[in-house]
Amino acid sequence: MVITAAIAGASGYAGAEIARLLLAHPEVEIGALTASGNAGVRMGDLAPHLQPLADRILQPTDAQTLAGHDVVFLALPHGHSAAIAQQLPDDVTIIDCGADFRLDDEQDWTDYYDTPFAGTWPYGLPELVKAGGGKHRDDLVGARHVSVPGCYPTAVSLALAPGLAAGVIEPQDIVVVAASGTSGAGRSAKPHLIGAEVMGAMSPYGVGGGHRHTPEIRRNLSVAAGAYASVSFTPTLAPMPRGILATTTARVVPGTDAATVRAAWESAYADEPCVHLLPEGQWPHTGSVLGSNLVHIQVTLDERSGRVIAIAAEDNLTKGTAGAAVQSMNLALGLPETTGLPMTGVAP
Ligand SMILES: NC(=O)C1=CN([C@@H]2O[C@H](COP(=O)(O)OP(=O)(O)OC[C@H]3O[C@@H](n4cnc5c(N)ncnc54)[C@H](OP(=O)(O)O)[C@@H]3O)[C@@H](O)[C@H]2O)C=CC1
Ligand SMILES: CC(=O)N[C@@H](CCC(=O)OP(=O)(O)O)C(=O)O
Repeated sequence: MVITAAIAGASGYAGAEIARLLLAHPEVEIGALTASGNAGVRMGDLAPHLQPLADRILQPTDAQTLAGHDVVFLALPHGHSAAIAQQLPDDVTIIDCGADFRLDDEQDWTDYYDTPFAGTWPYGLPELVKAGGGKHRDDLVGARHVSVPGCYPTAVSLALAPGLAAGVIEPQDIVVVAASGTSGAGRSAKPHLIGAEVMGAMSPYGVGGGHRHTPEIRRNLSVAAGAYASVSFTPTLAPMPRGILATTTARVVPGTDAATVRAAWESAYADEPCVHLLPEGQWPHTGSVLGSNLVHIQVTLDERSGRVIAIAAEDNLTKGTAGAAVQSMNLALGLPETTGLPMTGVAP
């Protein structure tokens, strides 16, 4: 059976990355590719690396163009997904890369976003553990609608959740500093992303709890801990096109030794094809996961400070967005989870 998939926002970074992955997917045929201001433009003029799609013309983003496909990927700016989703037929599988359906607490949504709260869809991070057993994968099998995580929450949540679920780290006083490549901000030019401002320099932003991924991270870690998790999150911008390196630290539960800490992460990820706990002593590196649907993680106990340090690396456009979207589609449709996904990186 051939699955037809449309991509709304195919002119953007996330949409084009979904197209790259679907070109290698053995069960999917790419249907409509849509844009906003770029409607009418040749795909090849915007994404020359996607040669098989070069002569496709981007169509307007409306329900009429998107209907008639088995799957619709939405890679639109925040706040635009709900209006489109409610116009699509009930039997269409919708995978939303925006934030619109990620949060379940309406107050969190209104504190960080300026559009009305639209609701909550199953969260497209299959490997994320929950307190008391189970993973988010359980909610994705057969789902009609999926909400793909933000790129930082993927790395941060996967780095910390095993220790919270196993009760080896405290849910209070978690500190996260993460660096992202500039593609995380999307394709449209932004003053802080102009070449001369970003080349050869790093800078923090959204400092002081203001970044909109803070409530998403806090929710994920609270679900893993089974208790309210308090998180200080500071994102930074790094002079590279792709990649996230998230450095997270949390207080170790008194009396827990290094072997017990490591065992928590080993048991959470032993059978996960897309999350690799690296051998002891080896640290994650964004270069090793570029273009892949992998997250590399390492964890250690700093006995002098009484803190566990867990570090994760991912490609923000692949496992951080488009790869998670395709992985979620596979689960939703009952396909093997990693079908069509790149499981090796591009290095150096
Ligand atoms: N970049 C990343 O690492 C990640 C992105 N995401 C999410 O994916 C979504 C897309 O992000 P990204 O690709 O980076 O952003 P881009 O800015 O690169 O692309 C945005 C896309 O949305 C289209 N668009 C813009 N305005 C409208 C509108 N008013 N109505 C309909 N379509 C519109 C654009 O079309 P046109 O080109 O014609 O303007 C383009 O196709 C966002 O919700 C983002 O948060 C999620 C995780 C990570
Ligand atoms: C470098 C950079 O600017 N990154 C983006 C995050 C991109 C992403 O994953 O987030 P959403 O899907 O929630 O937009 C930012 O900090 O806003």
